[in-house]
Amino acid sequence: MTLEKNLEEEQKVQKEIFDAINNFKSFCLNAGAGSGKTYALIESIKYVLLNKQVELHKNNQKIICVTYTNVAVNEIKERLGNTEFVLVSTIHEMLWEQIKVYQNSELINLHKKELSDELKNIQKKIEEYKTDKNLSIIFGNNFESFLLSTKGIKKLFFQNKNVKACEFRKLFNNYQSDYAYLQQALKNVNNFKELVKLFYRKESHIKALQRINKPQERKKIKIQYDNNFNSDRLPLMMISHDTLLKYSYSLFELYPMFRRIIIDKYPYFFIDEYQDTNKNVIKLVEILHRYAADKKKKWLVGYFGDDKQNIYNDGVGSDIFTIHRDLKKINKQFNRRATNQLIELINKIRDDDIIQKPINPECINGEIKFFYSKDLDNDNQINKIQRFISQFEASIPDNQTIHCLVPVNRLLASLCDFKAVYDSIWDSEIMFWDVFNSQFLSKQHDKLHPAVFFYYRLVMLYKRLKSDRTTYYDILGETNNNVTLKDAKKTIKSLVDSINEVTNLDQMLKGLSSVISQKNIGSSNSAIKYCLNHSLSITYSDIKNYDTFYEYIKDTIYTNMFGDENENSLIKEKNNNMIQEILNVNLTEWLNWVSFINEERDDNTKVIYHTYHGTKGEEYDNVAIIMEHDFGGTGNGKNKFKNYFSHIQCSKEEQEQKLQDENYKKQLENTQNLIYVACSRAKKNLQILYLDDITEIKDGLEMLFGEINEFN
Ligand SMILES: Nc1ncnc2c1ncn2[C@@H]1O[C@H](COP(=O)(O)OP(=O)(O)OP(=O)(O)O)[C@@H](O)[C@H]1O
Repeated sequence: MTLEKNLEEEQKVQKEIFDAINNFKSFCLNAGAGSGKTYALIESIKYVLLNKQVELHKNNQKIICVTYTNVAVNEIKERLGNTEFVLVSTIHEMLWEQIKVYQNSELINLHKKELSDELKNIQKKIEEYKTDKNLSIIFGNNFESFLLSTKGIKKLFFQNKNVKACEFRKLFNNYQSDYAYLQQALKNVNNFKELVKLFYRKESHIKALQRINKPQERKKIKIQYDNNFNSDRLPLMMISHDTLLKYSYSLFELYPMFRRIIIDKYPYFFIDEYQDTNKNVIKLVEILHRYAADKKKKWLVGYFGDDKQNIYNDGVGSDIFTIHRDLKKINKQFNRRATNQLIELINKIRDDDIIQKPINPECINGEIKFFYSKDLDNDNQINKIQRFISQFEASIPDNQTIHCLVPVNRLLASLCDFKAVYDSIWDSEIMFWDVFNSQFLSKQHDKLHPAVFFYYRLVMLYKRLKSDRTTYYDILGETNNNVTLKDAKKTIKSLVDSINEVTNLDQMLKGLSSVISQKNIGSSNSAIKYCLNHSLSITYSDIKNYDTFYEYIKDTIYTNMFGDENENSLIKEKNNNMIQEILNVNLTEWLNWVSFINEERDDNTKVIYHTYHGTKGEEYDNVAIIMEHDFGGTGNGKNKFKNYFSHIQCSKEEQEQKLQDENYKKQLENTQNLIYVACSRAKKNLQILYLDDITEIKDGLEMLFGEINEFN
């Protein structure tokens, strides 16, 4: 096959897509890495713009293009150029744009149901305490007086939520003479606190529901989607990412009007990287498709992706074809990205009926090298990785960069100089290994653990306050002219001054706390209020229950990290010590971590480190991959790579037998996809360093990588 012939063949696939577009036939382009799916997506949009723009204009319609990250959104916008006929957006933003205007009935009704469901959960938990040997006394005759006393101590309660049991009991001294039963109820302080918290939560949910039920109040309510906060705050009428998907799905399912509006307004609906799209979204799109077919409307959805690149647990992967049937399947068989050697390798890894061919058969100047080293000492590993990278560097031109994929977060943290941040978060045990790389290291904020995201925002606030390139908007957000320039300037100056000398987050919070006191926040339009809201999603009224901003923040952090669960005082103390350790980490390390998340790097960086997941959709000339038996350390990460290479060296019969186990199969596919994504990022040179004893998996490794060499 010659390049010309291949280009012709490739054109035929693009034509197949154009034909589907012309006939409003929904399709799914499922093709291998580097086959040009994103390219085909852009071509498809350009095609519609070229041929259907007049019609779109006439009908006041647009094309929708949904992608996975904001980075991808910007890239596609850039590649498309300026056009008013395409809405490029992440799925969350797109859905929110569509549903947010339906505040008054549809959205608020769903929210009401969500609040009621949550209220039932809370009530159920309260009921469970009715049989508790100490707390049962509260229910019955004492109930009213108990509720009264909890209301009276709300502020004190939150201030003292984490103090030792004996201190906590003292809060009730004023009440105990009147209410003798409290002595009994306070025998187990932790259970008592848990119950009181449930009452507070119940109260806030009831109040929120009452507001919704009062017509006058209801008019003023606005449900908000806060993409800066990774968990719901229902009583505050705020929802987060997953609830947004849930609400959207319900709205589309319940109300034909939503389906009709989308279908009429956006006759072309394109989704990139479909494999990692949440199942609820695919279900929602399927409803649209069915509705359009029933009503004989001209509408289509085009999915672009690769089921073998599904690397997130909530992504639909190959299940798309069972959720969304009646899609025309289209394949692109040529690889546009990589050299022949690399294409051969990635074909072997994916091991399915998609066997890519190089678009240019003469593109053979690539190189794959595989090294192993069985030394397990951690420091040695860092040293070895650095030597391996230097050796790789020596083999490529001076002006080129190496992109190094690191599977172990601990190593990555050392290589990028934020090991202390990593260690302190790791020690707090707030997340498991298998989610650590997304919840601690993801560039997508919505994937970060809520507590980690809160730290991120604190550090970003520090960074912004310290930078002379920061604008007032960066710190205060949209103030609708409620803050005078003079006030903004004065406030920001005092905030900046308060953190001038600080070296860790603890000092920073204390500094800010000295400025953010009640007397400074008297007027309703105070700049500080805007700053708190914009930079940290904090509503000032929430702070009022606390003596200082510092105490409030520590409590927020505690809840974000360890939840409201009932814990004994020893655990509480341990948790508080963990938080203190995190707050004591030097800000330089925090800033390195933030730079990693934000992908900030200077132009002459020679080596850029990534997590495997973080390279999705990217391509680089030179890729270094660090591997070891584990991906992470415990749970599903344990022996993840070793199991995979052991599997592929087994006989076909043995493989089939092992794959009968659903969990084994799921894990194996996930590993296969991860290795596929990693290796397919390379355009020219790929070097792998395996940092473990490979004796037992040598055959599997050789099957994929050919010659393997010891690194020394
Ligand atoms: N028809 C084409 N003409 C010229 N360049 C192309 C064409 N198709 C793809 N490319 C180039 O090939 C490379 C791979 O394309 P693209 O990133 O679209 O692949 P992909 O299938 O989306 O990859 P992945 O699955 O890894 O995300 C890119 O550099 C792209 O610009």
